[in-house]
Amino acid sequence: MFSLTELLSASTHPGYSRPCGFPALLLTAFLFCRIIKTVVKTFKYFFGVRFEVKGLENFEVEGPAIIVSNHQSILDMMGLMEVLPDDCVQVGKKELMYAGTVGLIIYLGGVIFINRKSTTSAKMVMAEVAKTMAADKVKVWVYPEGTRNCTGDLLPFKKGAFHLAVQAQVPVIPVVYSSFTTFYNPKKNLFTSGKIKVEVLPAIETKGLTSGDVSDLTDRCFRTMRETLFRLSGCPSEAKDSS
Ligand SMILES: CCCCCCCCCCCCCCCCC(=O)SCCNC(=O)CCNC(=O)[C@H](O)C(C)(C)COP(=O)(O)OP(=O)(O)OC[C@H]1O[C@@H](n2cnc3c(N)ncnc32)[C@H](O)[C@@H]1OP(=O)(O)O
Ligand SMILES: CCCCCCCC/C=C\CCCCCCCC(=O)OC[C@@H](O)COP(=O)(O)O
Repeated sequence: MFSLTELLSASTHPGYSRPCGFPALLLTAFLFCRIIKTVVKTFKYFFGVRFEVKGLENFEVEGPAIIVSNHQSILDMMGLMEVLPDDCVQVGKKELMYAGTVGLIIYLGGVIFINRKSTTSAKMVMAEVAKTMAADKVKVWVYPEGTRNCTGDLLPFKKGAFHLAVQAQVPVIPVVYSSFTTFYNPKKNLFTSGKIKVEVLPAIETKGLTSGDVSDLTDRCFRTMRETLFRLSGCPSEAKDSS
């Protein structure tokens, strides 16, 4: 069994896409994350974005957890840093690793890279994480939509995060960011100042659940997060389509 530290360092795991021989220990990752967090948290002042955060106490579960959140755009990286717990790593697409300096920074920041084009490989990486996250006491942040989506609604959720939670028998903590559509739309070259509401929702327990319960768990999280998204965005029943 691999420890997460090994996964984050020089993994030889066939499903793991971290380049061999490049050490990045978990503690280094957490330290790096703190530095990234401090730097990125200053960006909001330049971009005129304000954050209103509620429910941070819901992160205070005992032990590890899977955090799932909606993913609208690169602006999410600012929102991520507003609430990111210190003992948390993110799951990201492996292409980000090759994004020059940013790739190197997020690699050192402990991002677990998955190959979205290969379900088998992504599942293997996540299965290893499931086995080790309890021992390493880390939280893992996953964007269950699997891609950016700035329509004001949620895309159907992929199931990886929920399999991971059930395999590791750890709670799922949903985090919802209000829609950016009123002040940010790259297609329309719209980017003005604005407020983003963030809500950390109560943890959903997975103790005793099996792989047969993953679909229900996914649906339950999806429905809760969608309702919260509409409430935070001020459109209680229907999403606005910004396209
Ligand atoms: C100045 C400084 C500047 C620098 C600053 C830097 C700051 C930033 C630092 C932080 C960086 C953060 C990086 C964030 C990156 C964000 C992203 O990259 S998002 C994109 C990547 N993430 C994801 O894709 C995660 C979500 N996706 C999934 O979970 C998917 O399920 C999948 C694991 C990738 C598999 O994809 P796919 O095959 O398309 O998925 P499904 O349809 O869900 O599943 C098919 C099938 O397989 C079953 N299954 C899925 N996962 C598992 C599993 N782990 N174990 C067992 N089975 C699994 C699933 O149930 C389906 O089967 P079914 O029979 O249909 O149910
Ligand atoms: C014009 C607005 C610019 C705002 C800048 C905000 C602050 C940015 C902070 C750090 C910059 C580096 C971040 C690198 C991480 C990028 C994560 C990301 O958003 O990846 C996309 C990926 O998940 C899904 O990819 P696709 O949508 O499938 O392709």
